[in-house]
Amino acid sequence: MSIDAVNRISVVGSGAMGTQIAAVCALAGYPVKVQDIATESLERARQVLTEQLEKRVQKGKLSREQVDGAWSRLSWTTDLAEAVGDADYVIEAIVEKLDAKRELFARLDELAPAHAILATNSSTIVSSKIADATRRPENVCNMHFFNPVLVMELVEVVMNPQTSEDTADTAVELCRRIGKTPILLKKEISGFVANRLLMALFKEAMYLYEQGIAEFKDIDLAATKALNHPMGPFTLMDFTGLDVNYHVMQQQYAETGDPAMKPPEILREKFERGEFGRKSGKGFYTYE
Ligand SMILES: NC(=O)c1ccc[n+]([C@@H]2O[C@H](COP(=O)([O-])OP(=O)(O)OC[C@H]3O[C@@H](n4cnc5c(N)ncnc54)[C@H](O)[C@@H]3O)[C@@H](O)[C@H]2O)c1
Repeated sequence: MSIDAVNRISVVGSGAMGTQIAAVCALAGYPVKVQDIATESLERARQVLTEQLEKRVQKGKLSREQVDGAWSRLSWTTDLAEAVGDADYVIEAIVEKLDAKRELFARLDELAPAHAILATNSSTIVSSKIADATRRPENVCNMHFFNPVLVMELVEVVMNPQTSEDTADTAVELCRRIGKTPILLKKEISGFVANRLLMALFKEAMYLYEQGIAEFKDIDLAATKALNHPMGPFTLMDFTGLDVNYHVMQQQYAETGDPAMKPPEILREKFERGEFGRKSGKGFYTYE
């Protein structure tokens, strides 16, 4: 299916990601139906999105007309058949659980038109683990947005071995039409590209620190003052949560069995001591 045949988009899951994915699609002019199993989640999504879009109007990043237009194109429901029955493109952003996603994709396959592309926003589950729950694996791919979607420009489109060129082209083109910058991964790999680069930086930073080569604050300075990164790796790990980073590395290690992917000792110790970074008051740095 070509991008010009994409007229209606559905987003399944109205959490942090789904809500903003729906918003960027609606802001770009697409009618978007948002579905969630929980009414409370849909209510909260509308409330949070109202605040987020208002802030962007106040900052001058969006005009009142753009925001009003987006709201007029957004609709919300708990009924999956109603949400995807006439969709050309479905983006799934539900809980990060393989079983739940497989079950959902089997239902999407029954309910959505045969030509519809079914994309998953999963950050860790590659679409080949889900595509075989449908009878259209060639129409299935990953479409990995970054949080917060209204702000972050990159989207990773990842092909599974059965994804058709057509599907990949349309997914990439859709990213452009909604104002994002796509990159195409022609093969699946755990962590995709951006998070693998980040994890490699984190691991090297922790290696240098563990070896006693330099203090962590100085390693942060190397990243900010020589590489022009907005934040050093230790500051960023504290910010995103050492527990989150530990789990990501553990999962990549479990998935690949590659010893190079094993979480560094210093990270394991901090995780076990409950030093999760900014949110717990202490990580590599100490917070008031
Ligand atoms: N949060 C992030 O930073 C981030 C970044 C990139 C990708 N992702 C991925 O996006 C997806 C969603 O993450 P999130 O942070 O928005 O989660 P979230 O917990 O904020 O929202 C998940 C929503 O899915 C709903 N849901 C659960 N099962 C459902 C089902 N069967 N049908 C319909 N709705 C269902 C829940 O009610 C909830 O509203 C995950 O796959 C995650 O890996 C998250």
